[in-house]
Amino acid sequence: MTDTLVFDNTLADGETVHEMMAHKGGITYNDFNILPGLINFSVNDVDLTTKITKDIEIKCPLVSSPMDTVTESSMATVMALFGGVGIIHGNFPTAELQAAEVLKVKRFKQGYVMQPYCLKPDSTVADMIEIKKRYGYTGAPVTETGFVGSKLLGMVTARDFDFITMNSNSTADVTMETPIAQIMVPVEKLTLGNAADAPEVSIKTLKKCRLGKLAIVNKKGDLCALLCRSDLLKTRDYPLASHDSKNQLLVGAAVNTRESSKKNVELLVAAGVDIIVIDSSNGTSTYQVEMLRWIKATYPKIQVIAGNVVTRQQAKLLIDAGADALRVGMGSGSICITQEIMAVGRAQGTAVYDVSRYAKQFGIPVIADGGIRDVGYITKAVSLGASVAMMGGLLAGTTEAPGDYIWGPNGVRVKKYRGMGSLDAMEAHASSQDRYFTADSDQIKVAQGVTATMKDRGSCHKFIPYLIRGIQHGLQDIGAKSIAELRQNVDDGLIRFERRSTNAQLEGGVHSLHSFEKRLY
Ligand SMILES: NC(=O)C1=CN([C@@H]2O[C@H](COP(=O)(O)OP(=O)(O)OC[C@H]3O[C@@H](n4cnc5c(N)ncnc54)[C@H](O)[C@@H]3O)[C@@H](O)[C@H]2O)C=CC1
Ligand SMILES: O=c1[nH]c(=O)c2[nH+]cn([C@@H]3O[C@H](COP(=O)(O)O)[C@@H](O)[C@H]3O)c2[nH]1
Ligand SMILES: [K+]
Repeated sequence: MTDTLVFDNTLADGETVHEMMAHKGGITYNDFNILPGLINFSVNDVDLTTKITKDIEIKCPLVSSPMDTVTESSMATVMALFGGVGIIHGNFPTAELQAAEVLKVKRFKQGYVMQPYCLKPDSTVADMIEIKKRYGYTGAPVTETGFVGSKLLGMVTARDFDFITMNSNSTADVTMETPIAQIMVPVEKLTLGNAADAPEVSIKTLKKCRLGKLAIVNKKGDLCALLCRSDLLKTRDYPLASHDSKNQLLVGAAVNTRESSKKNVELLVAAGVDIIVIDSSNGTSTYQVEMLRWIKATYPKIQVIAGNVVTRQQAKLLIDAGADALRVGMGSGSICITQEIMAVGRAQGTAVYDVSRYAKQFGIPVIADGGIRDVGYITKAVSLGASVAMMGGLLAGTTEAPGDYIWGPNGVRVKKYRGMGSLDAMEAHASSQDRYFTADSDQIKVAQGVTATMKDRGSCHKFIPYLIRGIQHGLQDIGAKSIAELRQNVDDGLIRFERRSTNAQLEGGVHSLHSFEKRLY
């Protein structure tokens, strides 16, 4: 491509971001367009490296929200594999369970299943068939308790039961009711992997012995993990993956501002968490500032994202108190009713712009949280100064989001998605109730979110690469080769913006069609 082409800047249409934001009244992502730039590089060359906190750089500007229908270990793992970060939610029955999710991400090794579905000796063939039907696994380890972490007794694989018909009147020796203990291959006859060995050693054993699955046990004979041939065959490289200094995946977790959260922080740090998010709709409270100062004083190496904030005054308070990043957004989320119920909040475009501009002077990155409806919204958030975008709803219908799919109306497969301030989420666990219904509160609940469903979006293994590619195309259209360049040129007024009227918004969407299908990736 020729790089001698240049734009004549005396003809620049639209306005600078600063001019656009100087108009009175808050603006949202939907209120503006970015004007096209000059394409003189390939989409492959667009570099999305950015910062999520002061000290942590990642390769793509994507973060999953700490919500109990969005981020547990599966989501956090896939986010990190593709160069983003997942923030494990804080709505678990106990602090130990939250820390266990962090540990699963930290222990992730390609091909290894750290939490395999297990059976007990008295589970039946029908139970195994159910696992196969539900999750597609053709075999399972048998342990004393039926969970990983207890003594391995054997393995059952499809070969042990595949001749059984679904008819329990079968005259065969083995029926649906036969206990697994009778048909499993007992542990004495199994080739096992050793938990103390490096992954390469176990992979070699699996290949050499031509096994479908290799159970990994510790010195005591307890099951620690399962190495699966099919996963290894699928193994691909993740060149953008977010890693810590020990080459483990990066992961974050959220805590609230109650005294009891200090125990969560302690356990999360012990599990290896890299980032703590202090989760609140209004981050400027004495509770948050105290929590922030305590975490930074007790664990200086842990990066803390404080928030949420939407104004510069709020930003200053938390930056002064030691925040390593700010989470921006109040009421902009898809499930949020904060602006309606509390009458408080701010249009997200303006909030991101104002806070980012202020925080930039101190090298503090901004996480644009809420209202990311599609990939273009991520590009807009970053153009307004955010370093990364945090998504709840956009990721909620994916395979990696917690919860099972259900069939919604009209035969559409959906997953539940709910606000963390919804009654549903508040009532989920004693720990979350403690947040709302303490002795000093009046026991009257005021929900700030709704419960919803999200359409099946398939696996993040397909969806995240689509988002990354979409952002790269966006930056290419804007004429910026990297996020760094985008932000510099926006700041310098070289990248131009234009507000759009309600009619322009309609024109910019799909219109005038009899019907249409929206297939995106
Ligand atoms: N970003 C957004 O627009 C919004 C997000 N949310 C989400 O919903 C969830 C709940 O948010 P919030 O209601 O803001 O939670 P919160 O935990 O900050 O506040 C809940 C209530 O507890 C009080 N509180 C907090 N710490 C306390 C302490 N140490 N001692 C005494 N009282 C204390 C607060 O003042 C408030 O009345 C979070 O996950 C949040 O991210 C909720 C609303 C809006
Ligand atoms: O007003 C609210 N009530 C709630 O119950 C609630 N739960 C989550 N959040 C916030 O919404 C963000 C996710 O928004 P999206 O679905 O638009 O990505 C999240 O990242 C949160 O900031 C809430 N806001
Ligand atoms: K909203």
